[in-house]
Amino acid sequence: MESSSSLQFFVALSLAMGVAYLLLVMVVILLFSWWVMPCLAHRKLKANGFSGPKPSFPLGNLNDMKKLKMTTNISSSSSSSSLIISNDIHSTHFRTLLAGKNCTVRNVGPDFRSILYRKVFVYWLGTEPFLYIAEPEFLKKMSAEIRGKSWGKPNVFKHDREPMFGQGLLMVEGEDWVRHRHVITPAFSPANLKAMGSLMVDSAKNMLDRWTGLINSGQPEIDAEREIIKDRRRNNRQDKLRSKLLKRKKSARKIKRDANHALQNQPPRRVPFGKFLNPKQNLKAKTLGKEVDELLRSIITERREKPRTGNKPEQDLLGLLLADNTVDGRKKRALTTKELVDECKTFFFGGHETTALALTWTLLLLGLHPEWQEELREEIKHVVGDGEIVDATMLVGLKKMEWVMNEVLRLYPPAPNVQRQARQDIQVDNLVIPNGTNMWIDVVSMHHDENLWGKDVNEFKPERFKDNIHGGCNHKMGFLPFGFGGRMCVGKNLTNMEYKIVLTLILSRFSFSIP
Ligand code: HEM
Repeated sequence: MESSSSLQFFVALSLAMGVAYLLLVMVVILLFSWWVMPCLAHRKLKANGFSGPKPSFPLGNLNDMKKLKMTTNISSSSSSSSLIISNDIHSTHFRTLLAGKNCTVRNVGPDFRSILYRKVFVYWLGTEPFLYIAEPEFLKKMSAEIRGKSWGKPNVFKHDREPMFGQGLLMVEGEDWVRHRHVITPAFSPANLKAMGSLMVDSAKNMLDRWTGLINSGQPEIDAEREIIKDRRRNNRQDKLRSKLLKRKKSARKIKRDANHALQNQPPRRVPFGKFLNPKQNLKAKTLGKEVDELLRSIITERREKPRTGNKPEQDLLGLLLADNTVDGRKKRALTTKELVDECKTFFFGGHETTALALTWTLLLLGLHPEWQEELREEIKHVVGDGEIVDATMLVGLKKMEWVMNEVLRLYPPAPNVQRQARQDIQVDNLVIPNGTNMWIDVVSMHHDENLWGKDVNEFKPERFKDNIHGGCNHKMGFLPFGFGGRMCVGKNLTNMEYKIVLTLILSRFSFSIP
């Protein structure tokens, strides 16, 4: 009797000790990843001359940034239209975060003494320090020696972005990035893009037919953002041959819409237990990510199995990727089905939304500037004729449209920042960005910097791109709508073509203003 109760005691004691040990290990791990590691990273940055606003645990500078956003919202609600027309979308963010702050800077070369802490500084997203960069010369020197494959993407974002981009080109690093980029780049060659032109024209015409229908039925106002970004459904149900495909496209759009919402509204993981703050949203993001994977996998498998007509691949992106994936019957640097799924997701989330946003902002700005609508209509008449695009090569002649696109991408860059993580120590003059440093390159700030663009920086002036591909910016790296270096956007030419096709068709059929 006595020996069985002492046995029970020992079992309970060892269980309790086991649990206590596990808890202790967990606490040590958490302390290490939320406190010790970030503090070490911060100390290294400080030792190398970088500093910034004081963070608090566990939110870092998130609270300061939230307060700034609230101030922005209040001022926008009191005079919303003037805020939009001013195009000054940067004035309240980081500039205010640093207003009136002073600091002593050590180890700084003469080049960067004046900009450190104003345009290059450390701030904290939760428990993660980031080096904020809004200075093109610093960026140029920092990236001069780094090749595309040697750049990292912040580990801290990888988990959040997995459902959207998987291990697609945007996220992948090292030799894998080289392999992906080699397979993908040819799909975006001018010859292949040209073949995609008719698909784009058909798709845009379907959308515009719907707009015509809406206007003819007495609805003169169209929510352009909704139409272009969220709800581009084609209304051709009579076409029985296409109805099966359409059904699937509809479900793809629905999944995409829901997924965008769920994935972009995930709770922040940069604060301790952030991922547990909204478990429902987390689960939804995961489920939708899986749904998108399955949908794409089924499309890829079907395409792989479908015999090609006349040995020619289908002329859309996936067709081209599948074709480039096999060379002379042998698989050369082939992407696996999982990798293809991830690439399709990357195009799906990274490619569509960005181009659609650029078009939406363009409609807003052209609505505010009818004189530019007229300029572009004249150019279209001259270059394309009645607006019926029969050959995508015609689009090269639409120079003014290109100025407008660049000016829109400058004022409202759809990719407002670019993130990096150093995978080696990076020397910038006599400063060192330590290996492992997260970097946040603020594209919006550089695009709205009066020192780089002049006093009229916030005005819509497409003519600034007339004789200058950098729009007269003082520095070549001050205009970065498509990123920089080896990791520059692979879809740049596709966007250029799609933008011109859609805008040409819109301007040929409609004139518009802001209600
Ligand atoms: C207005 C339209 C677009 C904008 C503003 C834009 C912007 C960007 C930016 C800034 C980057 C660099 C990201 C970084 O360095 O971390 C990038 C990369 C990328 N973009 Fe785009 N993009 C656009 C359209 C597209 C389209 C249409 C596609 C494909 C269908 C696409 C696919 C990609 C991919 C795959 C990468 C990763 C490239 C690499 O890391 O090698 N983008 N884009």
